[in-house]
Amino acid sequence: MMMVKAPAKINLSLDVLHKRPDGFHEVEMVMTTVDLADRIELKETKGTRIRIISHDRFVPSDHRNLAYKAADKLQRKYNVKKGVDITIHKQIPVAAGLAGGSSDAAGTLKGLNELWTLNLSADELAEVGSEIGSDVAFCIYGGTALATGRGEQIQELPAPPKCWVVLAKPSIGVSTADIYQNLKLDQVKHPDTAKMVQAIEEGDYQGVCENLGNALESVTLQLYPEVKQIKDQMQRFGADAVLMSGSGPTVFGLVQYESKVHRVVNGLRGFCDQVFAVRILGSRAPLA
Ligand SMILES: C[C@](O)(CO)[C@H](O)COP(=O)(O)OP(=O)(O)OC[C@H]1O[C@@H](n2ccc(N)nc2=O)[C@H](O)[C@@H]1O
Ligand SMILES: Nc1ncnc2c1ncn2[C@@H]1O[C@H](COP(=O)(O)OP(=O)(O)OP(=O)(O)O)[C@@H](O)[C@H]1O
Repeated sequence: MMMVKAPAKINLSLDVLHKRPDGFHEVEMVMTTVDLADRIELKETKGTRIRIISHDRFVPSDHRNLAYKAADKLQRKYNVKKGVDITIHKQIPVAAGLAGGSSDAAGTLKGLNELWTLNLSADELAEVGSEIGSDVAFCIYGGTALATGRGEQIQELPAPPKCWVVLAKPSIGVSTADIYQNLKLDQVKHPDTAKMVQAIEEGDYQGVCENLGNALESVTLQLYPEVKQIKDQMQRFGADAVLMSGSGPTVFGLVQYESKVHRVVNGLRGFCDQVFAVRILGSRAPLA
């Protein structure tokens, strides 16, 4: 038996450059993991069956689950004659812009690499992962990174300056494909990725706050006005800077001083479904 932690991510910046012939968009994203995590339990079984066990009604327990896809890919690619029961203890809100499913897939790949003694490197696991979803490669490494391509090309960055992150998720789920489909490339407000990278490299908290930006935000805000309300509310209650993560609808606020965190959290309760106060994990964790 084996336990793996699968942390959520936020996008400190997300730029969309153009649409590619394969239908995906070329992106430039600065991503970082936070200490809100799903727990994944992997139990080896006789036979070759892969089974997903989850008590969250929004999480599919069949081949649509990204953790299932991860196990299936690994089993086929490396001709593994073993089965596994995958129990997902869900903490990360689903369809939230926090890469919950992608992180479960990455955690499953890392865990099975051990359980099935495959001895694959992180780069090899990331390559398998990138066939499952654009965020899976990043989730293999965790920490902080600049992600390019369709999100699967990862360059490690140093840990951002320490701070609190307040996450607020309204009671709607958002489909990433929908948001990309509604994006009008000629109207995109591009964040300055280079400045965000520089702020992180210099440990400049103010610079990180000033350069938060997400090209998908205005699309989601237009479709779901409640996201804008949460942004305004978070700002009003004293977050240093506020942005939507990924394709949304989760909004995050950066807060430098612990003394201010409770005020922001309390200001949001009642306004939205789920509120969390977490820390940025900063650097990469070991493989498994
Ligand atoms: C919004 C982000 O979460 C930011 O981290 C990611 O870009 C999305 O990552 P993801 O959920 O792993 O996305 P995927 O499962 O790979 O793709 C879902 C859908 O989003 C669109 N998509 C995704 C990534 C990308 N670079 N361009 C796209 O156009 C495609 O329509 C795709 O069919
Ligand atoms: N292990 C999983 N956990 C949650 N959702 C999953 C999982 N596997 C598949 N899904 C499906 O994927 C959809 C998107 O869920 P997920 O939580 O990964 O979105 P997300 O946080 O927006 O991801 P991203 O930020 O990578 O776009 C869900 O609606 C669900 O049907």
